[in-house]
Amino acid sequence: MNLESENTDYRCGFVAIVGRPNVGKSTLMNHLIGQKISITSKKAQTTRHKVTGIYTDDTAQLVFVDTPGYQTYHRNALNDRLNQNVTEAVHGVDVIVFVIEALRFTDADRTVLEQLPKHTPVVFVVNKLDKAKDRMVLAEFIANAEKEYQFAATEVVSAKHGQRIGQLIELLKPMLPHSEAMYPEDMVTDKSSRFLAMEIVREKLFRYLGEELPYAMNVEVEQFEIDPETGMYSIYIAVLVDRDNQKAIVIGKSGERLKKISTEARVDMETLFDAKVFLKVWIKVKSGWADDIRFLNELGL
Ligand SMILES: Nc1nc2c(ncn2[C@@H]2O[C@H](COP(=O)(O)OP(=O)(O)OP(=O)(O)O)[C@@H](O)[C@H]2O)c(=O)[nH]1
Repeated sequence: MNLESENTDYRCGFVAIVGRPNVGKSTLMNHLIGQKISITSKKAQTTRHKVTGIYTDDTAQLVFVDTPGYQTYHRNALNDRLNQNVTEAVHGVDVIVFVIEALRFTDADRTVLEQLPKHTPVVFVVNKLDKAKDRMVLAEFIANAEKEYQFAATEVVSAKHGQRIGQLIELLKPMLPHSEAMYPEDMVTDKSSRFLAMEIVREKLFRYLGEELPYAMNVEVEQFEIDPETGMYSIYIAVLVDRDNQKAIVIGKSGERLKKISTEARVDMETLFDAKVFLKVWIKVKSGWADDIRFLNELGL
């Protein structure tokens, strides 16, 4: 792969993926960065962006920045803070990928759209293509959505089934500035592994709790160690909830739900880190913490 500086056609830039909860942003991100993923939470020298994933090939490098999910349902201090972080995170990126679900353009989607900076190109990505069997209906849906906002381009994908992801990458490339690659091809740091471990648990919680998901919930890595002899990971993760009854919901009947969440998270981590993982996930009740600004500061949110 040629990432040398004499390759003047090379492009590199920051991309933010935004959208209301559940439209498939994480799934899309996973497919975009694919298996040759090099993840880092190291900040680029010149920006404040937190980087979550990097796609690199021999013509471009797409650096995806972390945008905490837009929360459009529940208002409390945590969500306000998260939204503020999103607004900050998308400022200064080269392209914004705005994701929605096929055939569903809701007020929550519009709320996200309204908060985007006006001068950054926004690519309209219609996900869950597999759910839109009727192509005529889909075309009409897209045409209507395009009337609402000046999108730079539109692409339809199925993140879950990995459909048209390559096309989306090709669409994004010319929107990035001419620049050398900012990151080496295979950068993985300890910090990013911690972050990823947390994200994996978060993803399982979302998946298994569905509608029952407590809106005041956070995930924290309490301990993260790699045994230098055996290469085995020991990871302790706490899930913070607001009330006792929420703790019971997360744990599930005779602990079944928490067991499923932990097991699946461990298997995913073993694949990602390519190592044996000991994972312990437990639930902590911290009453009223979602409204406790000082506590949020402590969490670095
Ligand atoms: N049918 C279908 N389902 C999908 C597709 N992409 C994602 N999903 C599902 O949609 C759900 C939400 O996906 P996520 O990737 O967690 O969504 P998200 O936007 O990151 O959600 P938040 O983290 O809440 O902001 C999951 O159950 C996915 O499996 C798709 O292309 N087709």
